[in-house]
Amino acid sequence: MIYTITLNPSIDYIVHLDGLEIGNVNRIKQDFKLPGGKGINVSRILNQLQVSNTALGFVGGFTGKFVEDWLIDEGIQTEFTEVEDDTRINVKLKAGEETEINGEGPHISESTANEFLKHFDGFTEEDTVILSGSRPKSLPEDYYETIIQNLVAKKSAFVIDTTGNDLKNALKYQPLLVKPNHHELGDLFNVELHSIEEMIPYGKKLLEQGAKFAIISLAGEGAILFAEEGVYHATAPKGKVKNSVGAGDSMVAGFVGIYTQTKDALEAFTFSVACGSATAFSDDLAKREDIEKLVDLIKIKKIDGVEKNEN
Ligand SMILES: Nc1ncnc2c1ncn2[C@@H]1O[C@H](COP(=O)(O)OP(=O)(O)O)[C@@H](O)[C@H]1O
Ligand SMILES: O=P(O)(O)OC[C@H]1O[C@](O)(COP(=O)(O)O)[C@@H](O)[C@@H]1O
Repeated sequence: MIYTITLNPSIDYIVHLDGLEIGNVNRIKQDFKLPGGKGINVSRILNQLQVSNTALGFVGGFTGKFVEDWLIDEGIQTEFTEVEDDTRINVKLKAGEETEINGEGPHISESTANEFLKHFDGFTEEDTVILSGSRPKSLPEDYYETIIQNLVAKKSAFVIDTTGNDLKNALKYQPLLVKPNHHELGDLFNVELHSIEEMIPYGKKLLEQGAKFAIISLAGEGAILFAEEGVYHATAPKGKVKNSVGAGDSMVAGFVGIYTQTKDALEAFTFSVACGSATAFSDDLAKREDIEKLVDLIKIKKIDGVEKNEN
């Protein structure tokens, strides 16, 4: 079974405005209230790809119920853990440029956090777990690492899509996939990266430090896949961007959904980019038919071999 974990789900409130004037009354042109949080987005795209999965994480209050009900309506299995505070609402302002205001998330007590770890008691090597998004501040700093240690003990595969130390500390446990965007890759190694050539050595480091695959996403410029066999660039199709929130999560779903079925990394990478772009071209996350239309437009080129790490 594939599981997604969203420690900090959200309602994404997407607001389109002609312009934003700070200090004035601004009128909304169009708005959308959608379930959000990285693992939840992954679950929804996996479902579009007809890959059965279960969403785990912490939800609370009327906002948490909104998220859970939406997933259940779409036919996604959920095993959320209830918390007392409301799930956060993240505001995404689209006024020419995209501005995001992401909430901190609810308080999660120590006993609830410990209770959540019991989920993994029955996991096996048949399971793949996708850990995505930020960690609410009330959870211990090593909470992701604790989850990963539980998964490694059960020989379950895992994917992690987060940032900073949580991502850095996860590499040694050999994730199946990590997917920083190019800004997050630079932040991880404390460098500024301006070109694909400059990114290649840092993408390779992700593999040397333990990841089996790494995808560096480049928004409209496509993405780079780092695999044992080499480094590949995929172009992104051209189209009208409606809402790129969740594009990165869609990539993760596309790769894992196809790779777990075919074990073909390049096919999985193709779907991954198609899923990301199809979401960028949609108001909500992509639908299956949007993804299928883009698959044949993705062009993949090998841009480098990867030298094996001798150590
Ligand atoms: N402007 C765009 N045009 C086409 N595809 C896009 C665009 N923006 C994002 N995408 C697709 O979504 C993927 C992930 O986008 P990116 O913005 O890099 O991720 P994240 O949301 O994690 O920051 C890209 O690799 C690409 O396939
Ligand atoms: O957990 P974080 O890092 O605050 O991110 C949560 C936000 O990221 C999203 O999952 C979108 O992520 P991406 O655009 O990176 O795919 C939103 O749905 C959500 O509001």
